[in-house]
Amino acid sequence: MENTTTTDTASLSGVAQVADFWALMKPGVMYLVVFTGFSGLMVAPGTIHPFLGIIALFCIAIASGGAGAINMWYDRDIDAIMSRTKKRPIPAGRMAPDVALSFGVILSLFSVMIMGLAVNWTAAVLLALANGFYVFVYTMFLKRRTPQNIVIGGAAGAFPPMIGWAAVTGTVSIESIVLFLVIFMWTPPHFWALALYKDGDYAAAKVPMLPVVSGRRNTKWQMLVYTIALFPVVLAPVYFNVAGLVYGAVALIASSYFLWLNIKVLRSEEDRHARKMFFYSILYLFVLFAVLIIDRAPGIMSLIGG
Ligand code: HEM
Ligand SMILES: CC(C)=CCC/C(C)=C/CC/C(C)=C/COP(=O)(O)OP(=O)(O)O
Repeated sequence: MENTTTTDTASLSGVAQVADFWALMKPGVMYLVVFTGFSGLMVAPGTIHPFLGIIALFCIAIASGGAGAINMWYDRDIDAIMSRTKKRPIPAGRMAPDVALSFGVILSLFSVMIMGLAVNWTAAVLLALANGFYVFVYTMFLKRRTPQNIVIGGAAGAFPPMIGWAAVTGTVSIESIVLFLVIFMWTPPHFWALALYKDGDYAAAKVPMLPVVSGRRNTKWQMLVYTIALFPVVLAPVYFNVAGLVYGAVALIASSYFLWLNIKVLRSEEDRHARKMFFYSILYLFVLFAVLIIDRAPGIMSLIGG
């Protein structure tokens, strides 16, 4: 698809500040990406030197930020159209596109290399896959082609717990795949809740998001399918002994509330319900992975205590 922009070096209205480079990294998303990675690292069997653990999390942050910067470079044309994104550094004219691209590529390569050299190559390959999936599969291939873009592309954001796990164990196992699946199944209701109240933006930018292509009602029903399917998936860590009953209880209650919000979205045309579901989706994922860590805390304490 043609990707053009009016923002070249000659039309820049100002010099990019450090804050603009930070914004390119999509920090809001990055915090949760790093946190889920941290969770994978904490619940994995075995130990990692705390310094290497911090390096691994740093690499996840940098790879995620690098992918975000490349995404903003590629999407600069549609970002300039959508009210939610038009103040970003490139469409606002504060940064030249090629600067953003170079920044993103350097961060991406650097993070994968450091992960491989300092931690292990399994974690590095998974990190490269996450980054590449977001950049090439989601951003460049799926986003402008199909309303199922985020169902498949959502895999990118589901990698971090697997990466954290691999940083400790050097392997991919069924337990870490279960953690991957939690985020994978969570992504469609997370994103479509937002797409419901930003559908005007997506329609204007001609991005085929589900509410634009299939209608709001259909989107709400598809969200419900994932919200219901989340129950067995979020409870699977208990079955696979990655988490205990405290996690199980919290996951059940938190998922029931997520389902309740989805039902409210289904029954009402008011945007405030979709907005509430979107913000709750973020809290929900944070709580799930936080409790996963807390539930493992006694084991972790005994490890520290020898
Ligand atoms: C393909 C998958 C995903 C899509 C399409 C998506 C889409 C979005 C969008 C459009 C926003 C709004 C940002 C804004 O208001 O400018 C957002 C916010 C957010 N997303 Fe997602 N997301 C995805 C996956 C994830 C993942 C995997 C995580 C973390 C594990 C995540 C965490 C967040 C957080 C914390 C926010 C709020 C912070 C912010 O607004 O900057 N998202 N997401
Ligand atoms: C560990 C690692 C390398 C992870 C990278 C994966 C990652 C950051 C996934 C999150 C996906 C995301 C923020 C999508 C936003 O959609 P969009 O780009 O369509 O949103 P926008 O309209 O706000 O630009």
